[in-house]
Amino acid sequence: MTEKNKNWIVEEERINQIKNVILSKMESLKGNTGDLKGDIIDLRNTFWDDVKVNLDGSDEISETYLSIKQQAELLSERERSHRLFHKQLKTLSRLKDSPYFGRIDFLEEGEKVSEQIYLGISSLMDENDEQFLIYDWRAPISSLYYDFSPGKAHYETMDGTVEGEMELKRQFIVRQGNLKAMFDTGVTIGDDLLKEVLSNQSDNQMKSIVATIQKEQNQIIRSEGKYYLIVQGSAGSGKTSAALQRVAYLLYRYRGTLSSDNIMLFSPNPLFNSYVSTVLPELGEENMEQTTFQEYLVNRIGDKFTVEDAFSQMEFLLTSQEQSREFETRLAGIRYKASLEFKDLIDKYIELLSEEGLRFRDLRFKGRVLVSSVEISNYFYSLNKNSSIQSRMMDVVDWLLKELRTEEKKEQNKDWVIEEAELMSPEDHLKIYKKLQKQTRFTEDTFDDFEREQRLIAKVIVKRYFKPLNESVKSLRFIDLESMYLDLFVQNKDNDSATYPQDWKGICNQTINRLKDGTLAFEDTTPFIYLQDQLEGQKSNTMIRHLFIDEAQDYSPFQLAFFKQLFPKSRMTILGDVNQAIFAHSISSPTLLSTELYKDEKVEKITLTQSYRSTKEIIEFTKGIVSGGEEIKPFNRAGSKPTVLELESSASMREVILDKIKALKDAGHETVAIICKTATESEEVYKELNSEITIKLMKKNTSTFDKGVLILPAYLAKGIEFDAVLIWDASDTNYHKEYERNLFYVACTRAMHELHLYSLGKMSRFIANTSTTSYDLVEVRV
Ligand SMILES: Nc1ncnc2c1ncn2[C@@H]1O[C@H](COP(=O)(O)OP(=O)(O)OP(=O)(O)O)[C@@H](O)[C@H]1O
Repeated sequence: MTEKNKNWIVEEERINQIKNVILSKMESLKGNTGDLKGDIIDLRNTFWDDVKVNLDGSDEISETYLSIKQQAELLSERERSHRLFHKQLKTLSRLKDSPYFGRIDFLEEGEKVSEQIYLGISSLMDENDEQFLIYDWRAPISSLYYDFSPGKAHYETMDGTVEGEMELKRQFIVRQGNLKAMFDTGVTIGDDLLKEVLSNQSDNQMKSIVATIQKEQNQIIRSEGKYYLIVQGSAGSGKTSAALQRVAYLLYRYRGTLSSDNIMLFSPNPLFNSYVSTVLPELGEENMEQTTFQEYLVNRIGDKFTVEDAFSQMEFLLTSQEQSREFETRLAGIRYKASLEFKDLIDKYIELLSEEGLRFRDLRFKGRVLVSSVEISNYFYSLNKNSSIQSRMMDVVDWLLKELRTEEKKEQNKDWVIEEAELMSPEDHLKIYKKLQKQTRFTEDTFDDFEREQRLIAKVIVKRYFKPLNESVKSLRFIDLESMYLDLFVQNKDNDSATYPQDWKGICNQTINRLKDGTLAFEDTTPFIYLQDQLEGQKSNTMIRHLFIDEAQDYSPFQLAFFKQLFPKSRMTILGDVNQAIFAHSISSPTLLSTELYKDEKVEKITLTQSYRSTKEIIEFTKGIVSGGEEIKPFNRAGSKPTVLELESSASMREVILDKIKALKDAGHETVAIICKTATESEEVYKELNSEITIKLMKKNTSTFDKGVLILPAYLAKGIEFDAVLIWDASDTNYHKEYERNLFYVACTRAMHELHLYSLGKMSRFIANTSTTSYDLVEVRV
């Protein structure tokens, strides 16, 4: 028997032993959970039987309270244990299928015998709870596996560095509890294994990379100490994958003090949210809070405006007539409003507002002004000018609530209240009667004074009517933010100081027109909320301790300042790729990835240049599209060269694409995406192809996708990948403006195995720097 076969048998034997340990642990847990469930049901059913309720005197009341509290604590303790057992069962059942993926033999300095360390998604102890049979991949010792090849190695622990010699590094593929493959590895984590993983078909859900995390990705996952971790990584370099592994790592490292509720991820679109949502559960962790920045903005702005989203802004820019005055002004406005100069302008405006110019709304009731905007303004500016706007605003709230109480009293004698009381339903009447009884401690016998009853009813009726008014005061809706944001442009538009951008007046006029129309453009959303927070008091979220921002190249310096203010207690992991900056404000401008924005703060920057998603051929082709692309290193996985087809009519483009889709499906590719430039183009192409094949059109609010043929605009494909990508009309007419270059790059880099570009006429200039040997050019003249 060869050495290889012997090793195989030994490992297979061990897997079987581990499976038996897992099964026996599962059995005993199942018994415990069953007993606990019974206990919980019994406790719930007999909760009140075991509580002694006696409300005769204060001692009896406190005894009753104690008895209820004890009973509730007992129940909640049982429920907690039940949840824990349930979680352990789930983890064990996952381990049963695939107990571990790696093994290292490590001889610690000073020791005589090396330790065999098996790594899995969770740790497992032997039956006596003495020895680790499996180590959690996040344990300190496990980092040896990701950071070193056999030879000298070390890892960090709380007590310092542990040095030693790695004698063996082995990888396993175990499926349904059976050993399928085993590799002893050298320099990197199993090229063979990685190659196998990467050559699989794409999925509509992202997968965990736990078994094949690369050294530089491990650095991202385990980075500690710095407040901001910035990751610049080329397309497909595993930024999102590493970020999700990092969430799981942090939850493990800080278990007990950090939970998934303390972590938040800002992602680029709803589709991406669902795409990545299975990774953490696969690792046995709960998902963190996940949202898009757009969702956050819309929630904050509420019904104050019709809010334009980032994608509509993009669609406007991509479909507008270039060089039109409107276009140029809008573009200049977008860029300026993303900058810290604009934030400074708002800050100066706020200083001014401290002295004069705040705008308020009348407080009205049934069409009558109770407190006018002028009265509110006078009251505000009568307060001590040394107090901040926010604290004076709080005083205004107190004053207004007092005014409302006075008005409320006056209102009780009005005719409408008497009419309302007469129309009151018997149920309502009874409710009020009971409430009054409770409030006044009257008994039925003494409550015989009709007039007093009427007065009390009137009080309740008016109170009900005033409730929304009181609430609107408490939530500061008397501040007229919309007018103040408008004023910012009205007051400054004729100012021609050098600090303003070119065509400032045009920018102001465009903004004023939109605001008067009730629309808030995307570029105005963050500044508007910033202004709101400065005047009303910041709505900071101190719950969030770690914020992840993916596609960080899409966020502006203004937005960074906003995030810092919004999440004051949060560390941030900021991931993106400068070459994928597709929004007008982020192209050739500083973004969240620019370290110079962080000044004296603690920042760590990691750059990833190895790309894993696409075949070597696709990377060789796409790296020529962007500047600095020569730095991008392909992973050594071979495939066919991308093809570039120049066609003469859209009818022939349609025909060749249909043929290609058929060929791709026959070759076993399950997800084929036709990527267009805009949503408008996607819809047109969808109409053309829909009668011929089953195809799904993806829109900005699409939140899931199934395998099959999909059609979507490039900006919605961000962060996602497909087996094969077909670029619809990659012609120079369609893609030639410099700010479309990155969009073109995003579209092409979504392909894992095959990439085909179709162009009506001459191909886009963006492939001019791509080596002509990296693709096959075909001219189709039909
Ligand atoms: N260490 C790894 N092991 C296995 N697969 C990996 C690894 N790193 C990345 N991948 C795979 O490469 C692909 C791209 O990864 P991911 O989406 O995380 O990259 P990204 O840098 O966020 O890409 P983009 O910026 O283009 O959206 C995914 O299929 C991912 O599973």
